[in-house]
Amino acid sequence: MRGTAQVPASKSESNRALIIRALAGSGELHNLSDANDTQLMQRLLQQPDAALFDAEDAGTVMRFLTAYLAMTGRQTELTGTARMKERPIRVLVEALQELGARIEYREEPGYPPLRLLGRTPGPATEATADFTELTVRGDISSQYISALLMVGPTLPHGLRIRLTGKVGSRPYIRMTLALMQHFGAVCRDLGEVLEVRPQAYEPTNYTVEGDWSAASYWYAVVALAPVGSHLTLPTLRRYSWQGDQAIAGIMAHLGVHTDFLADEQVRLTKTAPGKEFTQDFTDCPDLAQTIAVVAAATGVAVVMTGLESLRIKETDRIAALQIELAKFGGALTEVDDECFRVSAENFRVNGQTVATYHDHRMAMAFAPLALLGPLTIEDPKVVRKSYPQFWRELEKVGFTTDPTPAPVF
Ligand SMILES: O=C(O)C1=C[C@@H](OP(=O)(O)O)[C@@H](O)[C@H](O)C1
Ligand SMILES: C=C(OP(=O)(O)O)C(=O)O
Repeated sequence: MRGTAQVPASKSESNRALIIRALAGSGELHNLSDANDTQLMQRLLQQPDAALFDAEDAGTVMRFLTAYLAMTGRQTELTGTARMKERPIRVLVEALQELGARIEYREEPGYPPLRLLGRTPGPATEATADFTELTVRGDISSQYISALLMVGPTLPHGLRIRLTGKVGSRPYIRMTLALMQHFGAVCRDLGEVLEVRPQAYEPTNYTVEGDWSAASYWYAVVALAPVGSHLTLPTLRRYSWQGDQAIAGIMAHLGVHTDFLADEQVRLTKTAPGKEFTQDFTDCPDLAQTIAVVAAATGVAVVMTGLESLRIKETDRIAALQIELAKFGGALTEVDDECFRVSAENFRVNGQTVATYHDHRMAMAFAPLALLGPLTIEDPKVVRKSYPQFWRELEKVGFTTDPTPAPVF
């Protein structure tokens, strides 16, 4: 295997930059993602007076827009897919209510859809001499915290957030602060306390980096390719704001060496894998599916921790992995509440059909197995959420895809 694969621009960076630019008033954004989550965010921000915002299946759109629309005093409704209506939002709603937003649940308390009824003037919560303070739990989704931080500079006293519980996805919080600072916000990350000064954003330009979560599928491809194989991935930076750059370190255990070349290029080279390792995914939950599949396929015994948030993403990703890995002879076994073990017995790829559960990452995590044998991925269009060109890029490096129903082998 040799070649170059284009990764999309980071949807996490894109969606933050879009919200911050909307608050800043202007600024040029380059290399925005073609992911549906980003295209959707862009469209919705262009219709600020809509009576209904449909965030579809995009967590960042649902959470970031809720904070943005609530704090800019809109009277509107926010909804999403059936799955979005099962993804919790109470922590964010209660924090926004403390800041003076009037928000009601339209169906199930604690879940979308939401009705926004405007905002009482001035925050309802006590402002200290310096900051308006909120205490927010960090163990359900970091997106609530990012959503609150981004509106922080617009509040008369700024915002101080005290985080409680085990904070997951922390690099996404750091990415939010980094982008805010890029747009002139003054913020401090004190670990369990985050502070944002009341100071208007400055219109600024920003070029979005490639998406490291999407890059993980190319790492998987190289991990399953013969020793000596190479792939080059443009638009990825050595000094990234994305926590999923951790894929470079994790994949070293699975036989992929990373070289950071000049001009924002990364070159992946297949080497020999290790035998076993333990990996905590608290900071990088979106990499878990990629690693579970490659570990099972290569027979590397991986112990995975920090998977709590996987149950409330596009699907219950733990259940989905368990069902789909079993079709190949792989297993993801719960050792205890916090710890899962990947194993495999006679792992074989011979024409199985992988269900995708409305989850783009299920499709992309299993697709690289085609290096070991033919397989069918159900509902391939699901990748549009984050990586619409995924199948085309796979074909470019030599995979064959066929949109007809599964042949019998
Ligand atoms: O802020 C973001 O851009 C994201 C944060 C993470 O979610 P959680 O904070 O819910 O873990 C991640 O899984 C998601 O894909 C994108
Ligand atoms: C969890 C994800 O996205 P979101 O929470 O933004 O829907 C993801 O892209 O894997």
